[in-house]
Amino acid sequence: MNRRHRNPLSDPLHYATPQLHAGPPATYATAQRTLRGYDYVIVGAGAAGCVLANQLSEDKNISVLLLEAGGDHSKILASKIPLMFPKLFHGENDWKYFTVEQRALASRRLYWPRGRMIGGSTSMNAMMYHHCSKSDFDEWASVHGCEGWSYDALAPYLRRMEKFTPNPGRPAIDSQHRGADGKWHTGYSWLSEISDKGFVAACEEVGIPANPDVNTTRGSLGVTRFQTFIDSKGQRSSMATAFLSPEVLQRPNLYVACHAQVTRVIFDTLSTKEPTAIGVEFQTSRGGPRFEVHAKREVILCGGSVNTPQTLLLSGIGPSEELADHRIPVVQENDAVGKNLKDHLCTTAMLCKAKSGKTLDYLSSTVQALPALIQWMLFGKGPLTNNIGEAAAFIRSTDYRFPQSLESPAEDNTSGPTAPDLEVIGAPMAFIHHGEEAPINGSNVFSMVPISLRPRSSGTVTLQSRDAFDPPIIDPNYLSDQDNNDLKVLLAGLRVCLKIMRSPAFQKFLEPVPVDDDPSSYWWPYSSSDIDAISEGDLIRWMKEKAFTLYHPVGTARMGPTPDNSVVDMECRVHGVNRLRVMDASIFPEQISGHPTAPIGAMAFKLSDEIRKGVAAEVSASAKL
Ligand SMILES: Cc1cc2nc3c(=O)[nH]c(=O)nc-3n(C[C@H](O)[C@H](O)[C@H](O)COP(=O)(O)OP(=O)(O)OC[C@H]3O[C@@H](n4cnc5c(N)ncnc54)[C@H](O)[C@@H]3O)c2cc1C
Repeated sequence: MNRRHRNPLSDPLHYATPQLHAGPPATYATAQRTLRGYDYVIVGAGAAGCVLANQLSEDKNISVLLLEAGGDHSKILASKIPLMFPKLFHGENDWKYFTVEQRALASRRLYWPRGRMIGGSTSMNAMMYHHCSKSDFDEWASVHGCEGWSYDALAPYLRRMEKFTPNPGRPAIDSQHRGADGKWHTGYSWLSEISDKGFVAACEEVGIPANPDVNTTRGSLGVTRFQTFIDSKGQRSSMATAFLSPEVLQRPNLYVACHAQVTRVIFDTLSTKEPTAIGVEFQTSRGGPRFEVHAKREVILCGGSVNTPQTLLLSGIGPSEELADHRIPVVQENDAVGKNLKDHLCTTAMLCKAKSGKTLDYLSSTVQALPALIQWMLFGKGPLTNNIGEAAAFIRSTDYRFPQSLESPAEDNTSGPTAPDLEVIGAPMAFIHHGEEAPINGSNVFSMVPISLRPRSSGTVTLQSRDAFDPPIIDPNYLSDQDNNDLKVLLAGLRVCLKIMRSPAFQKFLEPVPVDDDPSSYWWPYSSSDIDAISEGDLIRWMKEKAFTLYHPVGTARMGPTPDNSVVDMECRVHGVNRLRVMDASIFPEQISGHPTAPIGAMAFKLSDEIRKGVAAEVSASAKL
């Protein structure tokens, strides 16, 4: 398969086979004879898919087809300019998911953006670079039986992926933990003074120690100026820009196709005892013609925590009752598909009124943003290189006791003593409704957002219908754990924010607002007459009315040793099925205490190494025969 082609491809006739009226082939041999074939067919060009496609196609003898439901990312300005990522929300490059009504959140349906373009969610995310806590991954190995996925196993891949650019103004980075020669650019981007000298200093004033680098084995605890995946030209360094660069896209053995939405995996259930994945079926639009491709070696699902379980279910892998409800023939029963969904929930932003000119809210006006845009276009510098989530404190809720709390304190649900269960992000602008709502009366706003990092509540992704173009039913089941631990953690987060808000370092950047004790007013709780007197009930009601996702769903095809409660084994192979793997956030056995892009990339890198070693061993064995 060495024909010349130009990636990304858009016409399926150039790389796939139209489906016959008779439907997909039933055996491997027929698929091999009748369909266009590739060694590996990867479904989804997101964080994991881009890395796998790059690494597997490094071997010229291996052909790889990467199928992406969305479009080409490379011309999308809002994806390139770091500060503009919220402009991608609700647009054509977003899956625009909504959860079902959340009982604990005033029966609201929560908006879940997910990237639908090459690069997946890494082409629209907030670019916060984070290894998370060592014990998060050690727990995968020791508690969840996922041997081979501890932090020490992943760390070499974190380093191999990364090209870290040090900043002379921030020297406290230990280079032994960081990569210098990888493809993925990380470093420091534009930091606002209110975060640096206000928020970060205030956190230290209230006893949260400074942590100059949250990406070491010491873990995340402390307050940090976030490192980002933004390159030296001030542009987003996504998994697509890093791993599917123009040079990589020229490889003759790599095929990258856009607007190809995989509708199911095709199996051979006749030739072997266990079903064998032999290819995939896809469409370019709802109701459009169907196409097929053959996977000579494997299909690898990388569609993310919402779409991967949907694809598995549509392919007949999942709970038999659910499959029967949708008249989908069972290929392999597995009750864990679509279960164990865990997400990071935020209380919503606590808004503080900042002094004029101290925040980036002015950039929401096109006229006022023009000089910044020119600066970015000419020099790749300036406030547009800000990633919004520019600073954060990682803390343990169990370290705090608040006399105002009626609830008993939260129990420790962290992965270890050096791991957090709470994050407070500091952002130099009003982050309301995912950045959609402009600040009131042109105000300057600093947002503090507490996030529960280690939820006990878990939910599901289930099918709405057997049409792949119908979104699945997403029910994260927020704040549903029996002992209300998740709620208690978030309440502690809010009380910590109230302390930070009062700290002298931060106050220097803020200005007062008229006193208002009505929790439904714009500036509450910043506007309250007595912060210590704010009741638990008011905080809970306020949070339930406004809480939103921090966009980190995981676990819906989780990894584990047995099919009783997991979907894939330690080599990411779907239990009970041949030649089918999953690699994306859905395989996390448990939620990690931070931002997941770097871990997902490292996991995909590790898997690609293992696959390539397997291929090399096969080749040398057959050469000896
Ligand atoms: C708004 C936002 C902000 C975030 N901020 C951060 C951050 O600052 N730092 C951080 O570390 N993480 C952040 N994240 C999370 C991070 O981006 C995701 O966890 C990560 O990208 C998930 O990787 P993935 O490979 O599982 O899926 P994705 O990256 O979402 O990729 C899945 C890909 O598969 C494609 N696909 C799905 N179904 C099909 C199908 N049937 N056929 C073909 N293609 C398909 C999708 O279109 C997509 O391109 C953020 C996420 C969002 C949405």
